[in-house]
Amino acid sequence: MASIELQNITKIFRDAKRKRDLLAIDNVSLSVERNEFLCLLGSSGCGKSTLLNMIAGFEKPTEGTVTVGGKPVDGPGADRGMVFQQANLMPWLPVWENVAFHLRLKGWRKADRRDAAQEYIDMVGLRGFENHFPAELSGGMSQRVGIARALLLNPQVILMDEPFAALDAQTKMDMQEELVAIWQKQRCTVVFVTHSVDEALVLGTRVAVMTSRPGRIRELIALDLPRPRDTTGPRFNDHKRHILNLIREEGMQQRQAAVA
Ligand SMILES: Nc1ncnc2c1ncn2[C@@H]1O[C@H](COP(=O)(O)OP(=O)(O)OP(=O)(O)O)[C@@H](O)[C@H]1O
Repeated sequence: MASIELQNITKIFRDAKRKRDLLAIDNVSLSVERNEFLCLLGSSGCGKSTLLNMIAGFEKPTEGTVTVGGKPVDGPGADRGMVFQQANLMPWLPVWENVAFHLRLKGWRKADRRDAAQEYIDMVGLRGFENHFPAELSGGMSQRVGIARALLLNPQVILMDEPFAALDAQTKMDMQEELVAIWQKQRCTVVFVTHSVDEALVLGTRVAVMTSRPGRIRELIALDLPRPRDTTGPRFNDHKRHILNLIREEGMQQRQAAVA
């Protein structure tokens, strides 16, 4: 059974101010297998976050169905962990309390929350920073806390919306490497939104290249590249050239549609 199944998903937003409807996603169907690392790639505004938010249960499709582990999604759930572009940490809580926040909501005792948090703090490389507060962390460290928090409930699926977009190049590379190691260890399914071709090629088992708005899947590309990915190798660059051409074509079509 597929881990995530999107069937004929359409999403229309009502633009109340301009009194018109906006077709954000147009009839997307997609199956994500268990343990896959799917990257959703496309230009700004093509509907990547909207698609991810519908899997997360934050948004409802106008038409179509989303199922995760065979169950229809009708809201957020503990089977799906979410990591955002900004870690959105609670500034008054130390690292370990931020990581274990969901357990606090579930009424776990402090000592049990502290124990449960440690495994994930270690996994994301933050041992020694358990009692630091968010204001004392770098951007990369904050994102590590966000990832540990998403992993804590041991979800089947991790949904990531450009989690490394705000990081410098070196930190981004380190975090990508760590994320792949965590995904290999946890054996979960990851859906990762990015607008970076390189990032998609470094991380994914498959890349779904989206069209410009309205968002559709332009092409699904399986990446049969060994890990760690050699970003200078010929096969990596063949994929890169192909995807860049798709994106260029999309941009041209969008510009032509705008003038017509
Ligand atoms: N809540 C909303 N209400 C109205 N329109 C929305 C809403 N959310 C998204 N949209 C519109 O839907 C389209 C897709 O937005 P979305 O954020 O999914 O794109 P994206 O590909 O994630 O973009 P980016 O890479 O810039 O984050 C955009 O035109 C956006 O303006």
